[in-house]
Amino acid sequence: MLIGLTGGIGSGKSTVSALLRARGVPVIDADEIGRAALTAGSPLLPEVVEAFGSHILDDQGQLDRRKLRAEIFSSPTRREQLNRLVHPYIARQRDLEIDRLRANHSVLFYDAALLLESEARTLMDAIVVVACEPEVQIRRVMERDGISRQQAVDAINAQMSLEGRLACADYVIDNNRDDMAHLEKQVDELLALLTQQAGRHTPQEK
Ligand SMILES: CC(C)(COP(=O)(O)OP(=O)(O)OC[C@H]1O[C@@H](n2cnc3c(N)ncnc32)[C@H](O)[C@@H]1O)[C@@H](O)C(=O)NCCC(=O)NCCS
Ligand SMILES: Nc1ncnc2c1ncn2[C@@H]1O[C@H](COP(=O)(O)OP(=O)(O)OP(=O)(O)O)[C@@H](O)[C@H]1O
Repeated sequence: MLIGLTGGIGSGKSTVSALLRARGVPVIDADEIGRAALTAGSPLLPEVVEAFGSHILDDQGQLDRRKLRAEIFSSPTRREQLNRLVHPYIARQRDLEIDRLRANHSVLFYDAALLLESEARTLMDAIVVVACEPEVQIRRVMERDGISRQQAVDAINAQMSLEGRLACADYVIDNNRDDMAHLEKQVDELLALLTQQAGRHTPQEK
């Protein structure tokens, strides 16, 4: 089973992914693939620099991720421009990783904030939404990334609403509380259900 894991920025997808991985369940991460796509030396970086300008590079020629992030969250046109350049690469890598992992795992996850807005949605056997109220997202993203409230709000507004996501969910993980034990319990319950559905046991942590 290929399970889509999604949720708004700062909702806790990576935190849930870490809990899944600690339980031996593989997670393909769209953000990780996106980061690899724009490292110095990658063929995509020059295309992004051509589209956005060399001011998005730092003194060492690396992508200044904070700068590019500020640009795409304050301009839908800029965001679509970046998506057009990077999303085909993410999709190709995702499909390669799915093929590689499927051979040995009965349950695997694909973690992507934009899952429900993309074609990837049709590949998933089920959708898990990490649900978090916007105020909690804003607080967590401001703390994690050291950005202003307005930047956090802009990022949330660039994505599907919580209501929109919940309407697509087969399973919801509530991550409004700052309570890791509560989150772990939900992850364990989800895995028990999926393992049962897959008809086989997931690999145990080594
Ligand atoms: C703009 C970039 C350089 C900012 O990098 P940064 O290290 O600050 O953030 P990171 O990549 O960890 O993303 C953090 C979160 O921002 C949100 N986000 C990122 N890109 C987008 C986007 N194009 N549209 C909406 N939300 C986005 C997601 O919730 C994501 O989980 C980077 O996010 C990027 O290259 N984005 C384009 C690729 C993409 O769409 N990635 C998300 C795949 S789901
Ligand atoms: N249950 C929780 N209790 C306390 N802190 C949490 C909890 N869940 C997440 N956090 C914290 O909130 C922040 C956002 O979580 P995380 O990075 O997992 O979100 P995300 O959905 O992966 O974000 P993004 O869309 O930006 O990739 C992190 O600093 C994380 O440590």
